[in-house]
Amino acid sequence: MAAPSILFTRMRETSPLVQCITNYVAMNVAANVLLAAGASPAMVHAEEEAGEFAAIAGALTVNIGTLSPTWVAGMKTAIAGARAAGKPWVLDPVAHFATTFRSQTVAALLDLRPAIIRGNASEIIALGGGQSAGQGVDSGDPVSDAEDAARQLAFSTGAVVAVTGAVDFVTDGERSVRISGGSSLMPKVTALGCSLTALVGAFVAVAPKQPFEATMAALATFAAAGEIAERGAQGPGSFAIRFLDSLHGFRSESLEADGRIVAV
Ligand SMILES: Nc1ncnc2c1ncn2[C@@H]1O[C@H](COP(=O)(O)OP(=O)(O)OP(=O)(O)O)[C@@H](O)[C@H]1O
Ligand SMILES: Cc1ncsc1CCO
Ligand SMILES: [Mg+2]
Repeated sequence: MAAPSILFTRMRETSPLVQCITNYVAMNVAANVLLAAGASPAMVHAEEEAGEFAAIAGALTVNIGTLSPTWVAGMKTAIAGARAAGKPWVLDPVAHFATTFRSQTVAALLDLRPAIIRGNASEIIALGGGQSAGQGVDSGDPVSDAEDAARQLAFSTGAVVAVTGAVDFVTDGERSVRISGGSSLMPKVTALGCSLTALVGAFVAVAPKQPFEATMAALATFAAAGEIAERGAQGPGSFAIRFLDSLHGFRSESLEADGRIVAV
């Protein structure tokens, strides 16, 4: 099993090209997060080019945050391109339970076999058919309530499933870990979850046969960088700036802090 620090170093040294189809809120945030971490983001979503681009990118990430029919067409074309080229793709089902358009879109995207699904607890509970307390893009549920749904979703889809929150949970249906760290200021900064999904893409681009390890490494990177950023932050604004700086100056050794990743 590749250690998170080894994957981080590989990601930074190779600077993988990651195609991110993400929402209008997250596009700038996620691109800056990937650059600070050492990856190379490209926000490419038009149907006319998304499939062609997916073949040259190391991985594709698809986030439904600000959905429209033309974006759905671009997503499907990009996924087809990624699959044809043997590249992994990551799904972020933002608030998929909120409207019929979103839930139908996510059902169609799930049929296209994402390698990894990353969502907050409310999103993962609802994907498993459960009743979540989420209202919109923010979670209303603790991660612990989503762990069974995550395992079932991993079984039924074959994807690695990541649930994020105060303590993150990652499962491939058989192996599961909890990852602790981060900051309570993280959910007060918009699009950090969307940006994490993009970073998962960067890690799986350098470890396409190890989606479980790649997901763990990306989440552990956010957990460690979030802790560093919180020191001295006065609120969400200064935290957001410190978080980018802390990703930029990040040293992979801090990923192996005692107790950060615990198998369950
Ligand atoms: N209370 C918390 N304490 C520590 N870290 C947290 C907390 N809540 C969220 N995080 C971290 O914030 C990051 C984003 O996760 P979150 O679950 O907030 O995503 P999200 O709801 O999809 O976000 P968004 O939709 O705004 O992009 C993850 O790294 C997660 O571990
Ligand atoms: C606020 C918001 N609205 C749609 S997507 C998004 C970014 C966080 O998911
Ligand atoms: Mg989200």
